Amino acid sequence: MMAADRTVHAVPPSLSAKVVGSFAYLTVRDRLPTILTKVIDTIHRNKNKFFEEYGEEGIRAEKQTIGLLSKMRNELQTDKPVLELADELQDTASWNQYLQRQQDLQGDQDSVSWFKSPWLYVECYMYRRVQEALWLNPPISDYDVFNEGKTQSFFESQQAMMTLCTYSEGVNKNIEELSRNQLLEHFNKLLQVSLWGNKCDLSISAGQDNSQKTSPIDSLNSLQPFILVNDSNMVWAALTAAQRPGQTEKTSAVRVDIVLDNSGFELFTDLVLADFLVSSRLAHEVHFHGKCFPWFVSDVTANDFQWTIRQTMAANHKWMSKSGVQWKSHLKEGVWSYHDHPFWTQPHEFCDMEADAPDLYATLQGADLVLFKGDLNYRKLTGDREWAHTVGFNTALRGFGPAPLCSLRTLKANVQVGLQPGQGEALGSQDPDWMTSGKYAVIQFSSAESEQKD
Ligand SMILES: O=P(O)(O)OC[C@@]1(O)O[C@H](CO)[C@@H](O)[C@@H]1O
Ligand SMILES: [Mn+2]
Repeated sequence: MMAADRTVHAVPPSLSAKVVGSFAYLTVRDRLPTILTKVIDTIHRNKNKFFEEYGEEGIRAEKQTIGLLSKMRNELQTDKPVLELADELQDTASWNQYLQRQQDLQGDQDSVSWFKSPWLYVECYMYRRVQEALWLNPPISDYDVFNEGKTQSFFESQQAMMTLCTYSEGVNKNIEELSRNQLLEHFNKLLQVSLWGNKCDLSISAGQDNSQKTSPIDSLNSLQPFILVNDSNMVWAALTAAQRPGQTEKTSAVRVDIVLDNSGFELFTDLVLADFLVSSRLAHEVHFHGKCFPWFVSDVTANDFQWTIRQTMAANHKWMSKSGVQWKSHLKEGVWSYHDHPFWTQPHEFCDMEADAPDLYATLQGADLVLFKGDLNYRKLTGDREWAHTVGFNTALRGFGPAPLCSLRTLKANVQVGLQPGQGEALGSQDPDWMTSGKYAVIQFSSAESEQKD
């Protein structure tokens, strides 16, 4: 057992575009305007569709929405103050309170603005302002500006999906006879397939296609060296510990929550993993957590979740359509359930959840294991701050721990903790953009018991 780290870690500053040349700076200066321009183009390209569907009202809405988004793009590019939201959505007050919180933190000498304030805040704010522009312009308020990219990612990953479903069929066929070790082997493979599914995210690529073209199973061995932290054994231990009745006062129903990230191929890998957890009886319930409006270009909404299952059921591939039917049945039986709390589309660091969304925190406390997918969730778990790489994951979580949790993340932002001494430096010397290329990944676990391990 490592000696407990009793160092008191000062909380470092938030990553911010105020650091010229930093990844946050390049994202706010280049990538966010590119994403906004693509959103404007998408809305403009659908002008005729809006006219057919809504007549002149649709044309007016298209024009007004583009006007609001162009105004925001100008505010962003000229570092104007961040503005209060003017819509009447359920989370508007919470967003405007958060703006005030940022202003209080920053002091009055500077307004909260795109290049001066925390990157996590302004990037989340941008996606919420897109929602405001649409909400202010019915009848296109519920138009998903990212839908084309998400569906394209699904259609362009068909081969990989068929491979996965064929693998699943092979596992499920004799799952009753599988030994513990065989179950563990399949668990590790599907956990890593879900991990690498996170490479397929349209925000980092600013919408450029990055669907899964190679076999997700065959490539696992060659990807092993790129997993910088691999706590799979602790994840397995948390899952199997929850199996043994009598160990805790809980009933024997094991529940795994998956905080989803991207739609398309990544969501598909999460559904395959969740199906295995249930068919192997490692879990009896899986709760999925998605976004309540279109977010970070490719994140999963309820429409994406249902659409993906429908598409899989309709696939012209025996094992793929069989998987889709099975998944539909899990939802119907309540073995799987889908949730979309507003907190997931707010800018908060997760250490704020217990105070700012106590209902969600309490929900997660009912899980035996919570899997957090992707980079943005990792940034929120660690507060998107300038931690030293050797600071422990539990330290960076700053008390966030509703249940045993694991981040499955490919690195796409320059925050990474829990590394060995010298590991970050070595990576930096061989691969200058190791933290943002999506080439490297972590399977990083934390539970209350591992508090002393930092
Ligand atoms: O959460 P995901 O989908 O894995 O990645 C989100 C992301 O693409 O968006 C930001 C860059 O714009 C970064 O946090 C990260 O690169
Ligand atoms: Mn995402």
